[in-house]
Amino acid sequence: MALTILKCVLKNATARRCLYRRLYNSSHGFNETEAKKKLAQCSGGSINLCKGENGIAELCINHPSRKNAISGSMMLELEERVSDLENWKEGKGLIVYGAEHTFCSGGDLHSVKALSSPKDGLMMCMFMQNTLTRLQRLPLISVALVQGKALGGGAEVCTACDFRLMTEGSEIRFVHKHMAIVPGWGGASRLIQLVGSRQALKLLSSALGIHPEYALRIGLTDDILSSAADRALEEAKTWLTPYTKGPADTTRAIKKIVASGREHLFEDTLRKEKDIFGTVWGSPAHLQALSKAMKPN
Ligand SMILES: CCCC(=O)SCCNC(=O)CCNC(=O)[C@H](O)C(C)(C)COP(=O)(O)OP(=O)(O)OC[C@H]1O[C@@H](n2cnc3c(N)ncnc32)[C@H](O)[C@@H]1OP(=O)(O)O
Repeated sequence: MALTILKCVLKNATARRCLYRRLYNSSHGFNETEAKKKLAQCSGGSINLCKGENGIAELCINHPSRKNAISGSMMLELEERVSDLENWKEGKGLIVYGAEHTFCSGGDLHSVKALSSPKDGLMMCMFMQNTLTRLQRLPLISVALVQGKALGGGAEVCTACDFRLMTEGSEIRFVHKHMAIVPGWGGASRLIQLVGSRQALKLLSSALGIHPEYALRIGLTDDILSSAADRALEEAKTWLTPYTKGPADTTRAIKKIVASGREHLFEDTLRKEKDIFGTVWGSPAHLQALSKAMKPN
């Protein structure tokens, strides 16, 4: 009995480690402590998290005086909020949005300037890829609510969510080319997965503004929201509801399978699907649903 419990604990710990493992660590020349020290020197703005009792969390990119540009200290806060969400067992959904009805103008140009050496740039790139990959792997169904503009790094952040919802008049734009750079927070790889390599090449090489109708056509947005600016967050929550309805364990297991499928080879995915299936099959929620389904009419 004790051995079975130990095996179960180890299995869950391994599954958690795989899900939340860092893409870059010291073996890739990444020193997280040094990175954090450096990023902390570029301050301004905040990343605010509000976890709802309904299992839906709201993550706000908050730096309105700079159109929600992401400073070094906000990169640190984003990592802390993602850690918090990784440990939130009741969570089912996440909405990422920008303060004052605009998503994010990208990296804070003041921070970008302070980190403009190749060494610092790579350090920031690895830090943000680690964080956004962990955000994408969260066992929560995530939505980026794009109001106003999502530019540069802001466009990259919205690709790390499972879904994107754009409000009328909003715009996603990979402006990197204008800064003579390419995406480095994982946005190019994710864009290719989302829209295919041909469209990604067009969008990155033209730095074209992507308006909601175009985004819908190429599959970059999942819907266009029509409510007034101050009602959009509510509309996004309503949009998310059908996908997060029901027990948290079930929603989380579904998201884990999809997250794993995005990243692993198909055979690995099948094995992973089997492992995750084993965590929900026979659970109290499953048995309750089963007995409900079998009740005679
Ligand atoms: C590191 C990853 C790659 C990157 O993300 S590099 C950064 C890419 N982003 C950009 O180049 C966006 C630059 N900003 C803009 O194009 C425009 O400001 C934007 C967002 C279209 C808004 O235009 P407007 O509505 O006309 O407002 P505005 O220009 O007067 O801006 C208001 C204040 O916000 C500031 N701001 C906007 N984006 C910023 C940024 N990314 N970093 C730092 N500060 C930024 C802007 O300088 C202005 O400040 P101030 O009021 O003049 O003191």
